Amino acid sequence: MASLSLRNVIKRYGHGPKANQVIHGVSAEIGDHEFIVIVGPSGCGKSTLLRMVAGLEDISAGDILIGDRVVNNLEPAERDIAMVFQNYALYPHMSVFDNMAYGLKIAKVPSAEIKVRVDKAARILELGHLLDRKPRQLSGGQRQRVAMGRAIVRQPKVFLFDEPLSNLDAKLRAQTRLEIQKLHRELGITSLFVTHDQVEAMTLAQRIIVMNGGVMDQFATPEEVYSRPATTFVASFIGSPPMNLLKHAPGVRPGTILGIRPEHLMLDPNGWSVQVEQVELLGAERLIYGRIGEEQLVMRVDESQPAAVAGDTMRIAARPEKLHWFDAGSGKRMK
Ligand SMILES: Nc1ncnc2c1ncn2[C@@H]1O[C@H](COP(=O)(O)OP(=O)(O)OP(=O)(O)O)[C@@H](O)[C@H]1O
Repeated sequence: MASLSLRNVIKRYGHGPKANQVIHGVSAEIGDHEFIVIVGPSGCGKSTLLRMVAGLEDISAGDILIGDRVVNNLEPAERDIAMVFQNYALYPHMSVFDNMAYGLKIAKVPSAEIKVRVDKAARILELGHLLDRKPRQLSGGQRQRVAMGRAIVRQPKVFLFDEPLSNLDAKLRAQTRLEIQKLHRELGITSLFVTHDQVEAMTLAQRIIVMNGGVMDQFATPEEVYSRPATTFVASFIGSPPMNLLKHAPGVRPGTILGIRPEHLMLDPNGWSVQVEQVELLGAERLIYGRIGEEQLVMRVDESQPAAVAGDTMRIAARPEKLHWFDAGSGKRMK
């Protein structure tokens, strides 16, 4: 196992004046055994970053190290990594056992050793009873476990996951998330996991890298990303519904943005006057959408709060210890 270092990594597609830079100098030190999730919207550069670590894309500038070895110019097969893809990429004509064993056979690992490794992976992933089946005889979740098994048997130093859960339905996604966590607890392999799903990021990661247009906006624990977002982008990307970002509400100085999470607003007779526009019932909670002047905002309340309906006027305030202030020009957190 190993640490993973990204040092001022840059990626450009194309050359000369037409070159398109898509990763703008990303640096991150990832410890041995850590589980890191890279999250961000479509096109922010997540897959490019992962593919550079895997060796499937050249690095335009900067360094990538696995352990203390610079891997910039190493072939994927020389990097001691294993990658799990979104589409599983299993061989349809091979059994589960052979799919898991294939990479080891190619690497000329002795067959007795292959059997030990595949059996161990199958036990961890609860695939033992399925080893003779073909991929078409498996459910989507089982296929994804075979894809993970194939990665495990290689005993890589680093695991790379490229949106591995996005083809699964919601229930299976939640279940597979738990399995990945269990796998990480048992094996402790340094992992880099790409997703556009903030829930996946928050639940799986020990630390999260939030990407925004090829720039790393924040690299921190899920708690910190949520409670101290580094930029307005992070504030609005993580959390559902997203943080309210107010420029024109009373008390907000020009040039600044006030951030308040929906759950940190409460009724207060001395607070802002809000026109209620819509109310959504979510079981135990309600979302109240309203307006202060030109600004839209959303408040999350529980059953203990009085009901509101569209057309009401409410007075609300934010919990003072839960305010976030950002610079309106740069979008960066001020305190
Ligand atoms: N081969 C390529 N040539 C030119 N530009 C590319 C190439 N591959 C990706 N890009 C561009 O690089 C940027 C980052 O793409 P990337 O696939 O890394 O984003 P992503 O965050 O993984 O998005 P998604 O979630 O949609 O997969 C995008 O603007 C994309 O258009």
